[in-house]
Amino acid sequence: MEVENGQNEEKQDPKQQQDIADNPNENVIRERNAEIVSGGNVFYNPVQEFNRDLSISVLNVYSQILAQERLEKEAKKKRKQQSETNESSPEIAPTYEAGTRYDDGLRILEALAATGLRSIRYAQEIAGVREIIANDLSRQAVESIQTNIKHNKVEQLIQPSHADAMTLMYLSSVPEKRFDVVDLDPYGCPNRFLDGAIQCLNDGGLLLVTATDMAVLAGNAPEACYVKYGSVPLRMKCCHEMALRILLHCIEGHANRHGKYIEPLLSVSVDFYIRIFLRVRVGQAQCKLSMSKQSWLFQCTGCESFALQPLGITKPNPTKGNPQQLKFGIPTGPQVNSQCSNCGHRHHMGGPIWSAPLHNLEFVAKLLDAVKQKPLCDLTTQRRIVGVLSMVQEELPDVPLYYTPDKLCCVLKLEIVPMLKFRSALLHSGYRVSYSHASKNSLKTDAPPSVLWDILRSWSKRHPVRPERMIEGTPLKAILSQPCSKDYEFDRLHIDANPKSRLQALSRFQENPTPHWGPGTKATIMVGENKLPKSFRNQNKKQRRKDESNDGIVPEKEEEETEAKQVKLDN
Ligand SMILES: C[S@@+](CC[C@H](N)C(=O)[O-])C[C@H]1O[C@@H](n2cnc3c(N)ncnc32)[C@H](O)[C@@H]1O
Ligand SMILES: [Zn+2]
Repeated sequence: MEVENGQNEEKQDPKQQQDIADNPNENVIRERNAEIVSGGNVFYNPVQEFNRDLSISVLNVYSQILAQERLEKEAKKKRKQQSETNESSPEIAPTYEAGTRYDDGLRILEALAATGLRSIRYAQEIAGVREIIANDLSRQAVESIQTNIKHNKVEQLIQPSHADAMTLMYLSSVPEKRFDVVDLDPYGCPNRFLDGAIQCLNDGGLLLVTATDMAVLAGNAPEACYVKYGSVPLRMKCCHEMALRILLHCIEGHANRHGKYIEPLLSVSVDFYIRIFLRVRVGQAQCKLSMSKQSWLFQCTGCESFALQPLGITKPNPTKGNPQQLKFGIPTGPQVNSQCSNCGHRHHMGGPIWSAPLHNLEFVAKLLDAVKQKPLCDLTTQRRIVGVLSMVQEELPDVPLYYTPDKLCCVLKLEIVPMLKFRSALLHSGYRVSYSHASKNSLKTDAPPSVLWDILRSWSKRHPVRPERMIEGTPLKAILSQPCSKDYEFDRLHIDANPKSRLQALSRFQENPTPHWGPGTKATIMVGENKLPKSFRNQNKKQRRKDESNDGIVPEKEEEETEAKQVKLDN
């Protein structure tokens, strides 16, 4: 491992330096106060500004929480040492300023830093930082990081590092070298970095992970997903939420191997990627609960109804010494019959997936509050952050995955039930509903699939299916041949049918912002509003391939990325 100190200007391509000097406004990427002047062929994706803005918001809130927790721990320790009579006053966490170094601040590792833009923005915009290590395996990237650190005058906070991320993280797993925060933002799949990241985090440390290999996570290649993430995905309309749950399952497995467990703070599916923010904690006892946080997934091959079956269950088993004591067991199953009770078809089985909550709602509330105030309210993508977090807050926390009315109606060849009517029918019948932030058309509900089909049978009375569609052996025939139990109320709008985020028309979903929008092929050559010339574009592509092959990494296939966009657009 080589952690380089100081600047290394000589290694910068002299022609590039000349270009920048001749034309200071050319090839400069600006994001908030950060300026990237590297001029190198290093990865930059402007579409990820939302990702960086959201991460900065999360890290600011996390920094406050950690400071408060440390203070309380100290105070508790002191109180123990002091006599009862000598009560100490309650302590308030210090106020930090962004851009200043604090000895008790966060130690952050950006393991795959490319131009260093993210680290520079972290240095400029996160209050309470001790040190940021901006690491990359590509020499060219590190040279670019060094130039950009100097240009942005953040040398006091960022240390460039030229190393393989895995080696760096393993060497940082000794207590005195551990980090409070590790950010993994790789091309494609993050799996190879997870084990090292888990080991080099302090107890309660924050892990930020991006995955862009959505085609694999969304079920296009189950065999590849199993190899990478240890989980079998199914092709479902809720593929984006399933992707989050597969990645969480994978990270929890890595954590458990080291006597640790995860606590997801926020898990979002955005554009063409997913991003997860979670705390990693130490605790053998808590690890025993992991089995009951994962589930197998059954999906009917006919009507696509799904059911989850937890790998484990817990029951209270209070003892004298521990009233909270639990007993662990294995549930009986399977949750579904060999043939679907709705349409008679057989099932696919997938998973395991993470079936515990995706977010910590207390944290999300703090975050939402913070992004509405200075300085975070000035972030370029603040409106979208508020929109996404508001939807996240409204999601049913205990209902994994979702249906979409268009798919359900498509199975029965019915006119699509408008969302508000569908939601009203469910709510009037006593079920809970919500959207998922991951899809505009999502219908998350605690109603069993049999009720959803019953609602559609009721709907089919007013919008009958053409008789020639009633073909023997189809899910349509099987479902519509059953009697409808009651008339559902579609037309009386339920007061909760239209959630706040929708009523307030918050910016919840992004339209394609650029012509070549995606995980980092053509979009990477956008500089500000302008596209770079073709020569730069080709050079950039070649360099990416070279960097990836130099790193001994099997490059994510271009097709996978294109498919990922397709998956997003299809939904
Ligand atoms: C998607 S880019 C990172 C983008 C950056 N985080 C940002 O926000 O702009 C991925 C980077 O990972 C680097 N990389 C790939 N494999 C690596 C490894 N094993 N160790 C360190 N860096 C690696 C590549 O050189 C590339 O610069
Ligand atoms: Zn079925």
